[in-house]
Amino acid sequence: MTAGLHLGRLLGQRSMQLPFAECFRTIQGEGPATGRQAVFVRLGLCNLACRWCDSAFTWDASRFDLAEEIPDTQVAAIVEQATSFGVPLFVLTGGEPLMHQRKPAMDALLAGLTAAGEVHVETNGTIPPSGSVVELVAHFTVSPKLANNGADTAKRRIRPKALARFAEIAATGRACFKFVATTREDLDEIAAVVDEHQVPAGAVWVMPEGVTPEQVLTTHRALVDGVIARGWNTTSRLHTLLWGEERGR
Ligand SMILES: Nc1nc2[nH]cc(C(=O)O)c2c(=O)[nH]1
Ligand code: SF4
Ligand SMILES: [Mg+2]
Repeated sequence: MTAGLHLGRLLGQRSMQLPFAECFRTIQGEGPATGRQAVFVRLGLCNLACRWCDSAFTWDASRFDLAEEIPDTQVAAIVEQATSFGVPLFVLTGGEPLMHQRKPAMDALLAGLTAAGEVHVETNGTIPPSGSVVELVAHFTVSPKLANNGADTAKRRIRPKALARFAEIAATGRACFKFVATTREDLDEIAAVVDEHQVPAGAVWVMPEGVTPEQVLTTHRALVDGVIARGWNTTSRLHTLLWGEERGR
């Protein structure tokens, strides 16, 4: 059997499926890669339940029909869709994409995408990345959730082992820490997390919370001086400024 045939058969197996929400071409709206052309690949399920989550359709079974929102989908079909745009940057997001990292389907997805470009992962920082994920992923955007998540206990949101691992990766330049802040008090909470887990200041990115351009800008203006004073970085949420809550953007 040729390698191609073998791979084809493997990719056709049911175990080669992932809960898949959507794939779209846009520009990265947050963090250090803001403004870059990217293809977003959004997987289903999350281990947190942020009250302001803008992609609750990927995990909230009480409000959405998950069988419809995140159908189990062959990895080969996801890779085909994602690579069809010809854009060499893939942002794997969710939900919490690392919930799937122990599945062979995840390795297959990362292998398929890295063959066509760079892969970035957006994660909530609660799950330490596996060796093969660290090998295949070019950049992690780690977004630990603060008390403003409004739903999960600190113990669920802040996982010291996972954060320590991501802080190590950040020290090599392959991860940044992105925090969504609502108030100036949130900046003190961010400072505590960052100090405790030894995240380099240069790897910290703060973004204003908000689902409308007006909210994003008002919150950003209230936060920006505190961000500068602490030596951190900041971006707006470009996709919210441009498209509000529109899906697939
Ligand atoms: N344009 C755009 N940029 C983003 N950065 C992070 C996103 C996310 O939902 O994880 C996102 C998103 O949904 N759209
Ligand atoms: S961790 Fe991310 S995907 Fe999960 S509920 Fe919070 S904002 Fe939504
Ligand atoms: Mg989003």
